[in-house]
Amino acid sequence: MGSDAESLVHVLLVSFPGQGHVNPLLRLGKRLASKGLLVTFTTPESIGKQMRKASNIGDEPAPVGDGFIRFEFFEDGWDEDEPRRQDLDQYLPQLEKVGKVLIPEMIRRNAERNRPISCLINNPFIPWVSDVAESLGLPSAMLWVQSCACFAAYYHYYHGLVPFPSESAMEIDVRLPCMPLLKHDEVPSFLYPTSPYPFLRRAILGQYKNLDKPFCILMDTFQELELEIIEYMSKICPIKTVGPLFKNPKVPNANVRGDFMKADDCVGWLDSKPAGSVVYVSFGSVVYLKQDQWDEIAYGLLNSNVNFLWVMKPPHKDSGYTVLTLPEGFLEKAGDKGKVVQWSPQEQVLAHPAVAAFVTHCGWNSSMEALASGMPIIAFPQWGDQVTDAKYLVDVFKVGVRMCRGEAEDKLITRDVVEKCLLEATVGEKAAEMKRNALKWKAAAEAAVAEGGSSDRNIQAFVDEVKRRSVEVALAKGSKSTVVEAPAAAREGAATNGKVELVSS
Ligand SMILES: O=c1c(-c2ccc(O)cc2)coc2cc(O[C@@H]3O[C@H](CO)[C@@H](O)[C@H](O)[C@H]3O)cc(O)c12
Ligand SMILES: O=c1ccn([C@@H]2O[C@H](COP(=O)(O)OP(=O)(O)O)[C@@H](O)[C@H]2O)c(=O)[nH]1
Repeated sequence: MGSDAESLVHVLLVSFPGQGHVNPLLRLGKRLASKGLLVTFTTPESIGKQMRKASNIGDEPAPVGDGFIRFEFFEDGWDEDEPRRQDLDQYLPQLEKVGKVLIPEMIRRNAERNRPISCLINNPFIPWVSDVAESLGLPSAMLWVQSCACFAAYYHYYHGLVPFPSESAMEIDVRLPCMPLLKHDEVPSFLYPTSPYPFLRRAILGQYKNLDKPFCILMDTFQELELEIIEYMSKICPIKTVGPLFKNPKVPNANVRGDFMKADDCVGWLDSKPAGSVVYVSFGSVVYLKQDQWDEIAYGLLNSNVNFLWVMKPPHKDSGYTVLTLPEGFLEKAGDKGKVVQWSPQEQVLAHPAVAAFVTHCGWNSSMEALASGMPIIAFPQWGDQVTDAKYLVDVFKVGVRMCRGEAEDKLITRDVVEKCLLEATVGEKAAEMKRNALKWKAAAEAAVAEGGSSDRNIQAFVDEVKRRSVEVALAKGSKSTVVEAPAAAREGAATNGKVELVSS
């Protein structure tokens, strides 16, 4: 590694191996690197292998702005085709067991190679990363990858601060401070007593046990988007909003990507379509619909006569989902009006002028990407935070129409409803109003990440704090020699190039 990278303050990002977790943490990594840090990104090798195959991740640190980003993966201790990986109740304890050994080893190895790590950052589902940091005397931070509203909902549930739906009172509405009233089915659905995913409830709430350990909770949202709840929760937790992370004004660095699958080429096809004529349909990386629902969406698309780009990702072989099929003759009937792909370059698709609206499951990444791209949405939430995100997108941010209320409703959304929603979001006054609102959020998002904007200031403050703490860490460890950038005040008086060499005996 070049000596340039070695002289930088080094942070280690540890990600849970899910697409919706890797994307925001990697984007944060790029942002931190662009501000002059050396960033190492790690996640289990099973996903590392897919990432290397899908994107061009090299062995050398990639320069990003003033810093660098590099990758190191770790073995999760299971065979390549171990089916237990699909069961989080088994996989999360396994990750914790091996991670608590391998992450400290990775940290030691890096110190030996003259790039000591000064801070660990994790995302939800792997809260033990802050225990590792604590045991090594290192500071840690956490990147929350959902909305602040959901963070607040889980927080109030975990601490029993307000009543939530329970077996004895299933259909109660939930009133949380600084938030609109949430109907029972607008609360993050893992919290329903009847949720079929209790393991995801345990996974997400696991972070709250350890919430006092990270010195900072970074969030992929922005102040102006969730103003009141961010202000409220900031009084309780050390929150810093840094989103939308995928908008990096200074360093696009498109070649460092974390896709698990290579995106199919669809931009050429979009280029051939008139402006505002295509509906983009994608349910993210983990949601799978039932075959009868898939058929209704297919006919809704055909009947509405819109152009469409539809993502149909193959399910994981051990997931228990059967491969969805399209109705007979569907592709022929659609002709050049429709394109079906396995995985899309979503950021590019949402930024494309041909795209008019986005049928989405309302995962938080997709929601933020849509908002920041000025893209109206058609909400098709299924579970978890998606149902809460849909409520906000439709009723609070006013950029979307609602196509369903979530999986718990157990209702087939018919082709007529699909068609009606597609048209509502693409033609007429309602569509125009949603587009105007979406463009307002796009501008607000751009302002938040632009130099001096709320998220940019928070990122800068975080980087400064990491640098400050790295000096303390180096002193406490009595390390050989650590070069750090001096805080601005010290820099002014120092006749150096902004670097101070700390040598402790
Ligand atoms: O990858 C997973 C796995 C998983 C299981 C086995 C395994 O070996 C590896 C991974 C399980 O649940 C998930 C749930 C998720 O919810 C998604 O999480 C996002 C970020 O929290 C939200 O924004 C979205 O709305 C929500 O759909 C996202 C995910 O990426 C996953
Ligand atoms: O065809 C696709 C579908 C999704 N994504 C990306 O995958 C992530 C999905 O995250 P989200 O929180 O929306 O949903 P999850 O997959 O976690 O349910 C987002 O960053 C999308 O841009 C993509 O690049 N191509």
